[in-house]
Amino acid sequence: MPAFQSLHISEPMGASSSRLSTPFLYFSAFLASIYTAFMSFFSRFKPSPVLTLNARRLRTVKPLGEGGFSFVYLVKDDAGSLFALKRVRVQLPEHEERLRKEIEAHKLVRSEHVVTLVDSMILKEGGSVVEGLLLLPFYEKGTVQDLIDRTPLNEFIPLKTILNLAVDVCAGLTAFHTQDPPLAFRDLKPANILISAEGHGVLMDLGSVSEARVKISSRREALALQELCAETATAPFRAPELFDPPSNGEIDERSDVWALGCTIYAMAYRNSPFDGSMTAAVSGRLSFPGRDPYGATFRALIESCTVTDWRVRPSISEVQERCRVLLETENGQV
Ligand SMILES: Nc1ncnc2c1ncn2[C@@H]1O[C@H](COP(=O)(O)OP(=O)(O)OP(=O)(O)O)[C@@H](O)[C@H]1O
Repeated sequence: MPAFQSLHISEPMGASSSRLSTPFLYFSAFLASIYTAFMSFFSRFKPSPVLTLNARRLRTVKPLGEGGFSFVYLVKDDAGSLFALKRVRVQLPEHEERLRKEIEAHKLVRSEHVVTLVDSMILKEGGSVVEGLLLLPFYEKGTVQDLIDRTPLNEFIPLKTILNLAVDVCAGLTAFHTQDPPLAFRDLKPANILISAEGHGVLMDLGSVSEARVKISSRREALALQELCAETATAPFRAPELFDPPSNGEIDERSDVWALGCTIYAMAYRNSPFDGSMTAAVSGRLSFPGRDPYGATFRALIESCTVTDWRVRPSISEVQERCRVLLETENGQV
């Protein structure tokens, strides 16, 4: 029986209450209690209107987005400059580790194709970290995922736009891959590429960045890596070696090249070519839509990035070169 029918509504005390208004009063009280519960739950995540980050006073303008680990708000400082403020919730030790890694990665890597960390702060309560605040430049044009979502279903993003963004992403990834020891971005996808006012691609969300070259010498180590990647690398863009790491071998930064191939595919055909299952990634089977304005060389570029054996996958500089050559052909320079 539905809960509503099981409610026995008795006449409230007080002679003045009329029969007609009683159900209405109970219903109002019911709505009010739902509203209170709802508000108290969400107020935990609601930003205070004015927040101080080190020496800056920041006023929240509006929410910008939400990820699995954070809420991002548009904020304004006293001088009227706009920023994106990422508020990272810390509830578990692994959240704190991810937050610290994200801040550390920002400090290590400098590139015009990687978002700059303007400022950061770690908030503690009773000695424990409860939240991280990351202040970032605000990108009004949003992300490549927003660009895909804004493109009407019967239209395609122009090849030049895709290739220019791919060249920028390669430059951003190179900044990680050329660190000593090399770093891997590990969560490349259209939602993690911001678009600058000039239309350039800029990598953001450095929370999954890790040492790229991992030697694995047992099944236990392979499973530990698999588990880590299940939490940090978005499944449809996750390389097969991160889904099913070898029990004896070494993986490297070319897991980002796989994700780049999937990202280029998604810019062209809206979604990753893989559905996020291990079976699909490990098979590496790509299919292209019948209606395809981009041509065979473009499809071959994606195919080269999504070779399942990472040891024969091209490096990021090779992919960047291929994108440049395609772009020159497209611009009629060859
Ligand atoms: N600097 C920025 N300028 C404009 N919008 C931003 C900026 N940074 C983040 N956003 C918006 O906020 C969203 C969430 O940000 P972000 O990906 O960093 O969060 P996350 O919790 O790490 O996400 P995920 O679960 O994908 O790892 C983005 O998809 C984007 O829409």
